[in-house]
Amino acid sequence: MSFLRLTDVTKFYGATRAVSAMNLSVEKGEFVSLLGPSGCGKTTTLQMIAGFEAVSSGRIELAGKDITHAKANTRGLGIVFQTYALFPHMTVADNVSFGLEMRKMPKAERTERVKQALALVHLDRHAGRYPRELSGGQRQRVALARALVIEPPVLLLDEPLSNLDAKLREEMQFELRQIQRKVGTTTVMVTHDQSEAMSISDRVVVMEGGCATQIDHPQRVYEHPSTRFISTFVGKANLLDCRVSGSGAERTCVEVGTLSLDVDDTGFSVDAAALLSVRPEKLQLVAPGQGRIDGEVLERFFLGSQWLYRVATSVGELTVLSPNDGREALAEGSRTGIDWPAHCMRLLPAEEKAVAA
Ligand SMILES: Nc1ncnc2c1ncn2[C@@H]1O[C@H](COP(=O)(O)OP(=O)(O)OP(=O)(O)O)[C@@H](O)[C@H]1O
Repeated sequence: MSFLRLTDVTKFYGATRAVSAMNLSVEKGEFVSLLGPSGCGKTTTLQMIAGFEAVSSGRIELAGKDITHAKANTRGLGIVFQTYALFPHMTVADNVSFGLEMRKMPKAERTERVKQALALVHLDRHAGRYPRELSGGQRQRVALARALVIEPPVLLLDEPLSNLDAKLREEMQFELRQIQRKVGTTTVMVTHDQSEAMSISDRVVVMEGGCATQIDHPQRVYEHPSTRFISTFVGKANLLDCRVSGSGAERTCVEVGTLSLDVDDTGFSVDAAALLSVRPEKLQLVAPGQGRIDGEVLERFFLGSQWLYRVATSVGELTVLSPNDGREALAEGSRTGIDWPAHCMRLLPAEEKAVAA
C-alpha cells in the first residue's frame, strides 16, 4: 500500500483550475519530484499535501489515514520552502530545536536530537552561530535539519535550492539526496529544474496545466517522454513531422520526407500524423552517404565537453550534440552524414494529449 496517496485531487481558485484530478501514490522512503513550468500547479499540490490550501475535491491519505481535511499542524509534516526563513534572532541549534520545544519534548532528549540533526547536515560545529553568520548553503541545511529533526512521516520541499548559485546548488542536490537516503524520509519536492528533478528523484511527476502528464522514473521520462512538451522540457529533442505508413504489434513504420523508418513505439493508426523525436546526443556525425541522411553544417558551438551542430537536411534542421574527443570539429559549410540507432527514436502523438499515469 502506498504511504502518501492523492486521489483525484483538484483545486480551483475561483474559476481557475490550478490542479486537475491529480492521482499520485508515493511509497514509503521514496523521493518524488513535481516538475513543470511556472503556473502548472506544483506548489498548489504541495500546499494541499501540507494542509495550507484546502482541496476543492478529491482525497489525500497518509499511512492509510484520510488527511484531506486535517489541519496543517496535525499532519506533522516536515516542510522546507524557498522562503521559509530561519528565525534571525535564534542560534542554529535553537532554530532546529524550536519544533521540538513546540512538541514539549524534554530538554535532554531535545539536545540530543538537535545534535544528531546538525551532524546529519554537517553543521554540528556551527550550532552556536546565528543565521546571518552562515552561507546560503549552510542556511538551507539548517532549514533542512529543522524540518527533519521532528522525524516527519513526509518531507515537503518547495524549490529548496533555488536561492543558491549554480555550483552550490549542484553540490546541495547530491547532499540532499544523500541525507534523504540516510534518513529514509518519504520526500516530495517541487522544482522547475529538470536536471535537479532527474538527478535527485526516484520518480518524477511532470505537470502541465494542472495535470500530471507523466509519472515515471527519471530515465524513463527522458527516454520515453509521453508528450511533445515533455520531450522538449526534459532535455532537448529533434522533432520531425511524420506520417504513419504501417502499424504493427511491436513497431510502427513512419515516413519522414524521403526516409522510411521503423520505430519501436506502437498504438498509432495508419495515415495518422505523428512526431518523430530523437535526442541530439543520439545523433552521430558520419561520412556523407554513410548515415540515414546527409546534411550541411550551418553552425557549430563549442560547449566544452561537447560540440553542438545545427545541420540542414532534407527533413529539416537537426541539432547534433557530439562528444568533444579532442579531434578537429566539422567546419561550418561542410557536408556530413547523420546516423542514429533505431532504438533511440520515439514516436509522439502529433496533437498534445495528456497521458494518465
Ligand atoms: N492564491 C491563489 N489565488 C488564485 N490563483 C492562484 C493562487 N495560487 C496559485 N494560483 C494560480 O494557480 C495556478 C497554479 O499555481 P502554482 O503556484 O501551483 O504553480 P507552480 O507550478 O507552483 O508555479 P511556480 O513554479 O511559478 O511557483 C496558476 O495559474 C496560479 O496563477
